[in-house]
Amino acid sequence: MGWDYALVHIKFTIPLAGLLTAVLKPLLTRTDLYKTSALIVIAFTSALPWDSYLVHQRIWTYPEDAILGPRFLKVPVEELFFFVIQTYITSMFYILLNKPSFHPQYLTNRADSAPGVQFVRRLGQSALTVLIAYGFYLVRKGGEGTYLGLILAWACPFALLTWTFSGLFLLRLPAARIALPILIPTVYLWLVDELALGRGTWAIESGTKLGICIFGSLEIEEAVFFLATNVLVVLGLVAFDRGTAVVNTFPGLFPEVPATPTFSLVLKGVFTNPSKYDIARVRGLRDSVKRLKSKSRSFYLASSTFPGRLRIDLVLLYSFCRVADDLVDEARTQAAALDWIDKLTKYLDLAYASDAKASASTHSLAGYIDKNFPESARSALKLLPTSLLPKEPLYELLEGFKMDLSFTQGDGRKSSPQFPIKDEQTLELYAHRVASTVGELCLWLVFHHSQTRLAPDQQAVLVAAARTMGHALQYVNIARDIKVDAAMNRVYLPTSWLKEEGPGQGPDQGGLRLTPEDIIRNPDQAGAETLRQRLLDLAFREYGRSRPVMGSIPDGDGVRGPLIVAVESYMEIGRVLRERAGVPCPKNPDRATVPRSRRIWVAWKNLALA
Ligand SMILES: CC(C)=CCC/C(C)=C/CC/C(C)=C/CC/C(C)=C/[C@@H]1[C@@H](COP(=O)(O)OP(=O)(O)O)[C@]1(C)CC/C=C(\C)CC/C=C(\C)CCC=C(C)C
Repeated sequence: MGWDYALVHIKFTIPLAGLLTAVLKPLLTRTDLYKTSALIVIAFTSALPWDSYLVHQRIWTYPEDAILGPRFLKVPVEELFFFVIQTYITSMFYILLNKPSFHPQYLTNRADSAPGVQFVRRLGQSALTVLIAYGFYLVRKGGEGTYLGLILAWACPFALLTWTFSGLFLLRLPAARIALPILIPTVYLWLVDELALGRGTWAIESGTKLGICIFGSLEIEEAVFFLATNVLVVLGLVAFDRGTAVVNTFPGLFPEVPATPTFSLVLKGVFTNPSKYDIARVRGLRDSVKRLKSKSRSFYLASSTFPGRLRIDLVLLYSFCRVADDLVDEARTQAAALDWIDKLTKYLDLAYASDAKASASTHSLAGYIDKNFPESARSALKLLPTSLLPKEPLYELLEGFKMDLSFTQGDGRKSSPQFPIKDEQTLELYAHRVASTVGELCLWLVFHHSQTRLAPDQQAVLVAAARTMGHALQYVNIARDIKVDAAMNRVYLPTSWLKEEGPGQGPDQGGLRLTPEDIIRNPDQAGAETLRQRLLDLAFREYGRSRPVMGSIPDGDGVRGPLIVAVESYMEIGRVLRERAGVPCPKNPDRATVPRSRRIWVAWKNLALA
């Protein structure tokens, strides 16, 4: 009996697994734990007979004085533990690096894939087939190539199977998110192996190996073994993610999906014929997530913490809100902007036509969208999950956009600007329309996807808190954008506050009062900063009223933490603005931003505390 092999775990594998667990714990979803457990079971059951065969054949040996003693099918317990811990470590690296991935956008089929990509998939299949054949050839031949042959003949069929099913999907994923979780643990295990073999913890018998060392005493077979097993783990995880993405993305194929899909459901997803995929929906999701990523870093990061279908629907809701806001905002004339609002209203009328007319209206809705909206906006309108959302907040959101139009009188942006935000009540009404509505809509999606059914009065309390939180976020938004808005002749600071602030710089005010025109002329002046801080105080007051209620969001479905992250990531912009107190951000002088590392910290911390 000896401790050498156990010490390899105590010194090298367990601490790394512990560190990864500590970093990832707040980010791990039930699905993450489920897929890691599934992979461990699969890795264990597939590696055990193979490893046992190697030990029986004395290709691998373990000196008795290097191991604790207990064995199963001749395999020492330390080795059995290796199957588990290696799979766990590689899975954790994969999950960590793939947290931001929005997998539905990578679903694809032959019709949707470029010929070059299909060629690479076939090339991979051919290469793996050749490696399998070569592996069997080496095993049959015996002698020095035996161990390498056994590795290839064992690992490559699994790789071929997963590559065949998931190759096109995998080729769409960002390469680093696949390569790094393979390479980092592989190189780490190579170093561990170098130490272990150097100490004689385990040995490969000399007649069955090529005798080539990659570096030090790391044999080529050991290097290939760790690389191949990590490739298998990552391919397995990719297959799982693809299966999960299929069941979450296509309600038409999978009408009811639990928040954590069962293993059999994921398998159904994996084996669903890709020709059945609704590729138009996938393309719409690609557009939506691209829009979210480019327009809101806070919500993009927050979205990655939401589970399954809820994440998809939130991304779609964001996309709709952004498209609608941009159509109105970017219209060249007020008449054109009003026209967009009319069209969006008609769109909602059609989308919410009564059930009796539903099938006819679905058809006419798509036709209406195609006829009236630009190509770039269509998928956002077609994919909005209206069946899960009440219509009132959506109509009210359009009323909010109308308020934006009252900054311009008449036709053309050149006419003198108007300032509709006269006082704090109007500001609140505006925030209510453009942001409380959004908070409420987010919450209805949460209610829909939640397994926990809330009583109507509990829902009402949460909806009220979401509306209040909408005020807070909108005030932060306005406080951040004073300069950007001024460049568009818009001042959302209440005119009554400006009056209180004085002295202004405008000649017509005689230097006594601050006016919206003064802010447009010089949004960097001290008075604007004072009012920014006043608005932030109001934002944090509303936040303070709403935030404690978030503790009562049921956490059974893993949505409380993500909702808090969404809110806190945005409020962090307000905290940055408070800290900077008017000193412009060096990276973006017009618009304060939260540095990436700080955003990640906010997300991590709030998930840990939720
Ligand atoms: C995680 C995730 C993907 C969330 C999506 C949230 C979502 C649907 C946001 C819509 C954003 C949008 C474009 C709305 C149009 C009107 C508008 C501009 C509103 C302002 C948002 C700012 O977005 P952004 O910074 O991208 O816009 P600009 O660059 O300024 O053009 C708002 C500030 C409103 C945001 C309000 C919310 C997200 C509501 C917050 C409340 C909750 C999440 C509910 C919390 C629950 C409880 C119980 C308190």
